Amino acid sequence: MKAYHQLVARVLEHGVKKENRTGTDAISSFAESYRVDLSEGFPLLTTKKMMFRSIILELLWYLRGESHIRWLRDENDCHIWDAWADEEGNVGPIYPVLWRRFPFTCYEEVDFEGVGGAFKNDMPTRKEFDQIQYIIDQIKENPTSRRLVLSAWHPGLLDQMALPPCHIMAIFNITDGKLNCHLTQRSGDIALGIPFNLACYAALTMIIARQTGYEPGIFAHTIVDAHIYENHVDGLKKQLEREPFPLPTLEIADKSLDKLSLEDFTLHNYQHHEAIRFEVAV
Ligand SMILES: Nc1nc(=O)c2c([nH]1)NC[C@@H]1CN(c3ccc(C(=O)N[C@@H](CCC(=O)O)C(=O)O)cc3)CN21
Ligand SMILES: O=c1ccn([C@H]2C[C@H](O)[C@@H](COP(=O)(O)O)O2)c(=O)[nH]1
Repeated sequence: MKAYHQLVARVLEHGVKKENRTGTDAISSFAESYRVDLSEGFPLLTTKKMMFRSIILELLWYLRGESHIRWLRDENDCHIWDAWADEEGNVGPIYPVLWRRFPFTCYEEVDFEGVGGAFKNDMPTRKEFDQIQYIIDQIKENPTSRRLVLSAWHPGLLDQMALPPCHIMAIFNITDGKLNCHLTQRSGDIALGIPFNLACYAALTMIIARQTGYEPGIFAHTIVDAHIYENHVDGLKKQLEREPFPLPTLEIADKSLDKLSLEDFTLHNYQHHEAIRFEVAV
């Protein structure tokens, strides 16, 4: 995929070395962006073998709304989130909770009666907001909406999170009969995280397009701190020398959102170079 190779080349060329909390320094470039057209194929990197299974499992886990990784880790043997979870698998209110059960408080008028007389007062009620369902419903009812926002940033809950979300705001948009998605990411690990995030949101866009009757359009990605960890540089340089294969295609079964499982995602014609091992900075 040209867009990804150009991104890697730009960060290697213009990035500056920065320290960060992981202890492994990284080369960072500010506000990088790229776009891919989803009608040209499913954007899974071909210049290294990608773990398609892990990508889809991570997306299905996001859609489950849980504050733990037990389904991912124990039932599906997928370990990409293990390093951030405690022994019981808890990760706190990160993507799954924020996507499907974003907590908020609303105030409802309650009648109080007592010996001193009756009165009304506003009482706080804790509620949860399903942002994915909202986006699907809004696209059906109001396809010209410019408010199709999926937000994963909740400042009040940061101290309960295993890792503050990195992909923090996706905006969906219908233009010319196609469903587009723009993702803003505050921090992006170019070698490991970005290829996962790109494929994950491409698949999410395809799911939402299917649910609402539109064709998938553009996926556009802005990465505010786009970085390459120093121990990833050699692997990425090797990857840049490889000739990309044509993109695979992804077929998704026509099922309602919450009925989708791994078997409903079929990847066709995935030709790829061999895997490159990158160590994850925790
Ligand atoms: N430093 C860092 N980079 C990330 O990309 C990242 C984090 N931290 N923390 C939270 C999540 C976890 N993510 C991860 C974690 C591990 C892999 C990883 O090891 N990928 C392997 C395949 C592993 C597998 O599927 O079993 C790869 O080669 O892509 C990918 C994304 C993305 N995120
Ligand atoms: O989906 C994800 C999740 C995480 N990352 C990367 C980006 C950074 O390298 C680390 C997070 O560290 P912070 O210090 O919190 O920025 O994880 C990613 O690329 N994609």
